[in-house]
Amino acid sequence: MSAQIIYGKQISDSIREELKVEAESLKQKGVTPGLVVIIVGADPASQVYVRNKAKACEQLGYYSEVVELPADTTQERLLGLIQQYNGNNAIHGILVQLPLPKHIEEKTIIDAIAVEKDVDGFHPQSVGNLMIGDDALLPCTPHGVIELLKRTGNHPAGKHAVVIGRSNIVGKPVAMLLLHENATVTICHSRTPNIVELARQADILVVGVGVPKMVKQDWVKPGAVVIDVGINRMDNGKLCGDVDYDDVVDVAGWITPVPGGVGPMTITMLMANTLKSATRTLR
Ligand SMILES: Nc1nc(=O)c2c([nH]1)NC[C@@H]1CN(c3ccc(C(=O)N[C@@H](CCC(=O)O)C(=O)O)cc3)C=[N+]21
Repeated sequence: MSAQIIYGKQISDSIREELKVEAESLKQKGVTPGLVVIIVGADPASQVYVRNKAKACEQLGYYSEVVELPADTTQERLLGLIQQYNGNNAIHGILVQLPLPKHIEEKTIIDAIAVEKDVDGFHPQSVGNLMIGDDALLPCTPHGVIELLKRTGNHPAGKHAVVIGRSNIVGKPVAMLLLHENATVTICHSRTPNIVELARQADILVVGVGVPKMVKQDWVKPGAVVIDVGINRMDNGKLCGDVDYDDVVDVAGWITPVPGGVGPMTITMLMANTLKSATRTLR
């Protein structure tokens, strides 16, 4: 028996169709969703992501701007630009591509983004809203994970979800969203002694650690849903996840591939947040 594959790309495409329709009706009301993506320095991987985000905007009929700044841009200059976009009514989402060059303090930059335009969901107030369960702009990758589960009929309610990894952008928020969906949640990390044993108890296993192919067959309960958030570039240039796909595919009930799993959902949830932010300006 082999796992059912969760085709994130397909699910992502169908969500984009929905968003396109909603964006169209918002435009009829006089508001065109607008996103600005700001990138500092010329990291080739980052440039690919930024281009994909701009492409998604174009596909959905959004307005978008891409600002490419040199690597030696000062923090003051970047802060000034964010202030400018905070006050720009054509822009409903501001994304500053991370990581930033070392001389710029990430926290200072994220804090400067207007909460209502924080489409990454990284601002401390967005994080607080998520924790409380208020209607927040949700962080894109964790939100994408929840959508993948729901849209494949794998509703988290009543399930034991085990999250491996505790980062601010994946592990912690995805655990909180799973909790809001009424899962029982266990968070494991590098200092968890019995990590394999805990992983094997999961009905839903979400992995985001940045260690290529860490999760093997013996980590997975037969029939479990395995969501791989890892995107690691190998020496041969190929992408691979934090889950050893070929090893786990025979035991899992469901599994996300890398690429084509969680990745495309991240950009789609960014589009959803931008639309949500734009819609809120009507009220
Ligand atoms: N402020 C900020 N927000 C981000 O959301 C953010 C960021 N900074 N910095 C970089 C990471 C990375 N990221 C990805 C988005 C989509 C794919 C994606 O679509 N991946 C495809 C493959 C793409 C390829 O072939 O390279 C897939 O997994 O199928 C990957 C990675 C967003 N990030």
